[in-house]
Amino acid sequence: MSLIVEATHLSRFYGIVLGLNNVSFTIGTGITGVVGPNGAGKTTLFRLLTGQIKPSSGELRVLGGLPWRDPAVRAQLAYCPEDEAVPPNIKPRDWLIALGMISGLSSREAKVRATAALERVRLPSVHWNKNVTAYSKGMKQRVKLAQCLLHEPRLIILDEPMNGLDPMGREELGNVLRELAADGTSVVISSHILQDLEALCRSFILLRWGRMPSSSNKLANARTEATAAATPVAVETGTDVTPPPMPATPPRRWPSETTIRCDDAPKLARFLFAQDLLRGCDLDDEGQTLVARWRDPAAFYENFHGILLESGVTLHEINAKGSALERAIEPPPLP
Ligand SMILES: Nc1ncnc2c1ncn2[C@@H]1O[C@H](COP(=O)(O)OP(=O)(O)OP(=O)(O)O)[C@@H](O)[C@H]1O
Repeated sequence: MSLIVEATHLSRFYGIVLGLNNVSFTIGTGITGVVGPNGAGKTTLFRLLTGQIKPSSGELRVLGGLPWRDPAVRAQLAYCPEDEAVPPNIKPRDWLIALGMISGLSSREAKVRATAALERVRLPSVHWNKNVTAYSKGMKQRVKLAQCLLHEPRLIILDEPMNGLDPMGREELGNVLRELAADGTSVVISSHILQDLEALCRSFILLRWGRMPSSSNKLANARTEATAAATPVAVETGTDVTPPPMPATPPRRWPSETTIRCDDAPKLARFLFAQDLLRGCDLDDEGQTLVARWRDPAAFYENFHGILLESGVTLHEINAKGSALERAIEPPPLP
């Protein structure tokens, strides 16, 4: 895996305010997630990576150079901010062509690249000549991403691109990012929707209060961690399921989402909805997997054995996705 970013003892202070404090990590090719609560330092990290600000101390190399100093490095980067970046009352293809021409492309080349970028983000061509004012949030996100792709960057940094998208929109955007990564574009993405990142990313940078909370203070390959740690209950076949551990003291924080594989996921979903346990759910096409979003996770986990027996389905596997990441960014308990 070639290294795209290398940071060693990297810090950035705003006067006496801590933005990032002594973090060391590497980012390789593929999709890397940046996870952390508000004020954790995600935007500070992105501003450093894109050369908008300089480190206060430590070392940072992006694509082998110093982004705040080297225009050749910045020319290979793209930054997709959280806020809307496309002005109202404009057609997306016109907007992209204009941006290409402002950047020095010929009109012909700008048209070719605008078309390629819109195709890349899978915005159906029937919409290309419509005004973006009439676009859905998901369509606007795609135009913003297309804007990033115009100059064919090696590294794309996306700040909360899933915000405001429905599950289908998040899945579609995730597929676009997977394709980009498969074609060699490195992607760094932040999101508060931890499950989205778990499904998408191979590696994570976990931030809290400007620091990386993992004790080793290095890039956390949390996918492996998450897969290992996010299975709170035994994997069994049949309905004879080992119950989950009893809540510890202080009361345990149960995962808000659980993936359940069984012989009849629609039947299980109907049962759980009838019990008023579900806030929402997703089903796979084969009717074998249910991703359950709990109204009150404790109500499920504390009577887990009985609920699943009563549902009448044959259980294959249960996996509490996202819980490892949720735990990783959780503040430590008070002394
Ligand atoms: N320009 C600035 N001047 C002073 N303090 C700043 C500045 N930018 C960020 N900070 C502070 O640095 C810390 C990290 O902020 P940052 O915006 O990087 O976090 P974040 O993880 O992106 O948060 P959010 O998810 O809310 O956007 C916060 O304490 C913030 O108040």
